[in-house]
Amino acid sequence: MTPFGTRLARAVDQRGRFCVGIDPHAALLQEWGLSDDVASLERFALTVVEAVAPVVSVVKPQSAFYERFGSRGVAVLERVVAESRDAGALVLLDVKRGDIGSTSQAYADAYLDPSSPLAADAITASPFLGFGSLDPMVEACHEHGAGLFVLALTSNKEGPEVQRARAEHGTVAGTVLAHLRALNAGADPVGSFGAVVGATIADHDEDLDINGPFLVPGYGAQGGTTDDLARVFGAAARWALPSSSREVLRAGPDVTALRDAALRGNDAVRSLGA
Ligand SMILES: O=c1ccn([C@@H]2O[C@H](COP(=O)(O)O)[C@@H](O)[C@H]2O)c(=O)[nH]1
Repeated sequence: MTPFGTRLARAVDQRGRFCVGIDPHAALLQEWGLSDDVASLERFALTVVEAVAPVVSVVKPQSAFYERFGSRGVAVLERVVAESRDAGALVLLDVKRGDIGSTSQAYADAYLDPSSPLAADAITASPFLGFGSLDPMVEACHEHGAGLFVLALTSNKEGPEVQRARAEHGTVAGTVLAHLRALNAGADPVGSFGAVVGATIADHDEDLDINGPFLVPGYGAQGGTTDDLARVFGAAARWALPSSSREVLRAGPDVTALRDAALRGNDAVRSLGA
């Protein structure tokens, strides 16, 4: 199986680095003239897939917005994953999972094993039960050519309390980045083990040279700009994937307007780290 990092590098070369979040917020359903029910969830999500999955390299459905409708919402998420992949986009499922190792194995089976109905190309994971608790997910990535994006410096203002706390050898975030660097050592052109680093974070002293990709939320609706991408990532911007949900989704429900918003987003970050 081709490693996720190789597949990502190919997709970014072909389509650009911009990631579109498929987050059916209740407020957005309303803005689109839809009801807050599962039929509207499906209409919203599949309209976004139709508009953006044929043109962007990565889509990022946020699982919570589907889970809130129970099993029927999760069934919509399964279609979002499958139809996005059919349209040529990589699917980074934002589930932020993490637990003791034996339960992490079940998460790996659910999201990273291609035989699962919810299998994605990559998922987000939380390292705060200890990085080693993610080992089953790491193993599944090696086995199935999948990717993992681990929370390091998140875009929300509450993150620094935990992530910038001092650990044995630097900050908590620095420890996460060091684990990712080790996992990606020797990978070419880039490793499959990424970090989540927000566009909105304050200046930092972390070494972002991890030979892996960065999922960069906080770009757009949360206030992150292209200037922030250069400020936060510097030379590491080569593998930064700026991700935007609400700012793009507000262009809907017109499919052409949505696609244009995604293409504009892509153009805005095209030269980053080149
Ligand atoms: O640090 C993080 C990690 C994940 N997210 C997720 O990204 C999107 C952001 O949506 P916008 O509408 O572009 O603000 C959302 O799914 C978050 O759960 C994040 O924002 N920050």
